[in-house]
Amino acid sequence: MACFSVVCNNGFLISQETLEARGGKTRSLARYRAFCSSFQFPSIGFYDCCKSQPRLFFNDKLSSLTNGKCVLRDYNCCKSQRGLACNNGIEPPRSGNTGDKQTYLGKRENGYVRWRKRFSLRLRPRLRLLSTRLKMVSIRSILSNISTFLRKNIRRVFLSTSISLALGAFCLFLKLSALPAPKVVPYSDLILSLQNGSVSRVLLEEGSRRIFYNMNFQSAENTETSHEESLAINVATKSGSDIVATDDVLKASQALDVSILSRFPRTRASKPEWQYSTRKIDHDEKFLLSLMRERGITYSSAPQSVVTSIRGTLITVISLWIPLIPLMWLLYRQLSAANSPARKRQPNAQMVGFDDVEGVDAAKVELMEIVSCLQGDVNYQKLGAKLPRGVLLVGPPGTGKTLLARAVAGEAGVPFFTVSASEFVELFVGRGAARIRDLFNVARKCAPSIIFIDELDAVGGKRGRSFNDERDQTLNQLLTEMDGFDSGMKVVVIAATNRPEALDPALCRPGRFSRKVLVGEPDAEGRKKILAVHLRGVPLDEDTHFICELVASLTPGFVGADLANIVNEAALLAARRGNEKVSMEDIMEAIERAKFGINDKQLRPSTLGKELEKLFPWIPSLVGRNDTRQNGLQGPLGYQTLS
Ligand SMILES: Nc1ncnc2c1ncn2[C@@H]1O[C@H](COP(=O)(O)OP(=O)(O)OP(=O)(O)O)[C@@H](O)[C@H]1O
Repeated sequence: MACFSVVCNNGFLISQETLEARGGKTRSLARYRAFCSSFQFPSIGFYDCCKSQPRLFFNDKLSSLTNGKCVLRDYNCCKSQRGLACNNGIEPPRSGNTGDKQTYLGKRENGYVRWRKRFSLRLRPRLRLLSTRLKMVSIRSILSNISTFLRKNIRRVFLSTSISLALGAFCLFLKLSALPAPKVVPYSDLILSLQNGSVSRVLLEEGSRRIFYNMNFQSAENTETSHEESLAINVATKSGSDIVATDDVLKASQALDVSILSRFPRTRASKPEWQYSTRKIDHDEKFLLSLMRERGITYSSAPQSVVTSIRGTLITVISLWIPLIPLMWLLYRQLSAANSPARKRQPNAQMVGFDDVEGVDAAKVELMEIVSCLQGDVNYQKLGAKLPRGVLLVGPPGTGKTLLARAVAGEAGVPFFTVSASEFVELFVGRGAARIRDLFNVARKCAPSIIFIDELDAVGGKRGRSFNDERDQTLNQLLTEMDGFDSGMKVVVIAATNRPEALDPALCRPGRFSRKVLVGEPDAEGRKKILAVHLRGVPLDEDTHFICELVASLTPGFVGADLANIVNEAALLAARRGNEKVSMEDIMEAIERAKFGINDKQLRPSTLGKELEKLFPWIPSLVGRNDTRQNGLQGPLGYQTLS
């Protein structure tokens, strides 16, 4: 008897197993494989440590043993031949319940060592795992992934790269064009400095309120001191003293607010052309000019430098565009969605055929004729006939109009473009018309082809009834496109609507939707056939024919969608009860639900029961049998609703 352990290559013990024979080992390995794959260890290897050559049992996808993620190891063997196992690159299992030597030693370890073992970061196995993963990564696959991504998203990549480049260039320009800025000071400082006569030059910028000025002193050290001095002088002057003594100056400078002083530059790493700048006060120009003239200060005016004005313009433009970007994005999405051509359905993708549509035989015949014409089976041109340009399927909801159109596409084997008319209703005037144009252009290119417009009344309503100009334009475009086919063009437009009376008369005139096909409610025979279609893949307790007949007789006025829903509901109820097959009880309950809703319990026994009683004489006995139930929730057949 040998004991085997499964050890992942990160050193964790997954499980261990006692195996009796080689056959048992194989079974166990299969289990391990499932176990490992559930832990996302896709491959498992088997080492027989007693042999010099490790033996690999599977995995099919495992190319080499060294890439194996998990190793099944002969535990007993490892215990006795630890050295050999380690030479083979196999780590001993970490678990304590294996009873191996390590665990035994572990019991004798002091608390600190045990604590360290438990809370250690297990760096070694992690690093090993990382290196294994890195080995699996190949540069070629990364490059091919990148190239595939680039090929698929070339437009997006180009757009984002150009935006990033533009932003980068803009930032670089800002950086390069940034001049050493002058110190911004209050206007009063300028006046004080002018009164002291410490200002050497003044520049008034044209077209703005900015004033630049330089002080008399040149050296960096002097700048601060002189300014403090000048301010101190002013303070002293303000206090009424005419003699400016050094002591006064010092006192005054101490009295000066530190914050005022801190406004002035302490260092002059990069010397700006103008030391100070301030903003002009309105209606004070006269005073300023007279002061400067009085003190004999050089002053001039100059326009803004070109770089500064470009910089300013760029900053303004970008800051204006930033809030507009989301709006532009929305607009772009709208326009691009509007430009996308209708979904083109390949004939093979249509799994619906005329066999799947029942109970609407007249409509089927009409449409089958068109399919034959499109396929060229009927030579209608020989007699000078033209292919109808449009077929309008009219009928109550759920009678199978859409299904019929899909069947036409499936049978005709020509490109099929399906679109819902509401997709043409656009926010922007003219977009709906453009979409119609695109759709018909694509269909013409793929001729012979079929266009199916579902819920035509969404755009085909009578014109001039509302102020919706966009909808009228869309309809006009549809009318024009339908006129625009030349007689030889094999493009057929099939449309479906529940409200033919709401359509614009121009749409229904001959030459457009000249053929109107009524897809009405199916009769009992039709319902039976529809049920047979939907019960095709459903396992039933009873005979299908019998069920179809029974359900068809119980569901007058039901359309195809209702019948499909009954079958589906019955299957769901059977699944809820845990049954393997759908029973008559499930079907009856599904009919009840369809007729009266899930919570309408009072109506059921009186109405449906009576109907059943009339149709099938043996049913009352069932009702009687189940009437013994006290809860009052039973159906006519005695089944209980699950609601
Ligand atoms: N004649 C039919 N034969 C088989 N199944 C049908 C039939 N009529 C309807 N069904 C079932 O009902 C579902 C809905 O039908 P469909 O969408 O074609 O109805 P519709 O007439 O286009 O309804 P609406 O006018 O509301 O769009 C179909 O997917 C199909 O499962």
